[in-house]
Amino acid sequence: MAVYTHVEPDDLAALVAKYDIGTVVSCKGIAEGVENSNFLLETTGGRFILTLYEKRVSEGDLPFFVDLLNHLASQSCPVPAMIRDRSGVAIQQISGRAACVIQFLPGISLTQPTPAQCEAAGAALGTMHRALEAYAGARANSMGHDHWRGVAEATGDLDVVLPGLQSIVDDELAYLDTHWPTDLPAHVIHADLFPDNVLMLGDRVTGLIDFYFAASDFRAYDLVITHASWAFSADGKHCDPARAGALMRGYAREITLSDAEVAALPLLARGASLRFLLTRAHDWVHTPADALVTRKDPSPFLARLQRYSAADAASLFAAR
Ligand SMILES: Nc1ncnc2c1ncn2[C@@H]1O[C@H](COP(=O)(O)OP(=O)(O)O)[C@@H](O)[C@H]1O
Ligand SMILES: N[C@@H](CCOP(=O)(O)O)C(=O)O
Repeated sequence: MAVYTHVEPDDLAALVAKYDIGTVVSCKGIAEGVENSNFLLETTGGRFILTLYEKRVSEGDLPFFVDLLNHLASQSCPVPAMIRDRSGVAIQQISGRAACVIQFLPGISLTQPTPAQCEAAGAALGTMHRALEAYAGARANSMGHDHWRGVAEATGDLDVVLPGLQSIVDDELAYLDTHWPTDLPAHVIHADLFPDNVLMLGDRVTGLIDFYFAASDFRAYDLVITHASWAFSADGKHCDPARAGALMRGYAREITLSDAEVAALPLLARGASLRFLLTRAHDWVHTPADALVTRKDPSPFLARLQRYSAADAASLFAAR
């Protein structure tokens, strides 16, 4: 469960009183998620998400996220609105944290998506990318390629997490430093479109959520993050050709990748695997013992890194 910070009932009542959403009926911590503290807030006016922003979300970035979600909603992307209070303020303070009241969207996040659901997710990603091509906002990617070495160093001895991991990461960082592309099509991307950040009803995408890693980066990097998180077995050892092919087919309905992007996909996917391997390893070591959060296992992203490094990795990105 991701609840790092607790909310006192009086503070919550005072916060809700700023809005035209009625009065508090209940407020329960949400089991999913790892980054922020999330609560399902029921009021006499309906159901909302209350998010308190924790370590990896800087308060200074919140206006960017509010603007980004407004932009995507205006382009008919299924994203939740950050609700404004009676004074027009969306970013609040509670329990010593910046916080937002967010529109609740219907749908369920999947753990075992089918090929049809992967196709829908790929198409939703492509639609979102089209909506972002001309978006004027920008944010440096604080979890981008330039920052991975820093995450590795902040973790400490990686061999404590998985035996042998330190030298694998050192070699991979050196390889990616030499080969990382510089001139692929870029705009603001989601950068964390895992299945738990997509709400679906059947084969229909009803919500794209959790934009707190959204930043300016290569659109093909966003695609490989989605590929890595939707198309593999839970242990990360097997890429399912049906799911991967469907995801790529859905995306290709909306976006035609350049030859340079297609050629870069395996390398970008190695980077994406390393990024999540490192942040999971960091959290494995540094998550406070009293946090109500389930730490995520780093090892499935080491397995993905190895799969994407194989000589035939380009075949994993064929649209089928
Ligand atoms: N707008 C929303 N509508 C419905 N459920 C949501 C919404 N935002 C978050 N949730 C629920 O809360 C969970 C955690 O939210 P998320 O933003 O992914 O947290 P974190 O940033 O901590 O990873 C999601 O998996 C989903 O179940
Ligand atoms: N998706 C990342 C961690 C970020 O968690 P999220 O719940 O905000 O998506 C991972 O799985 O490592």
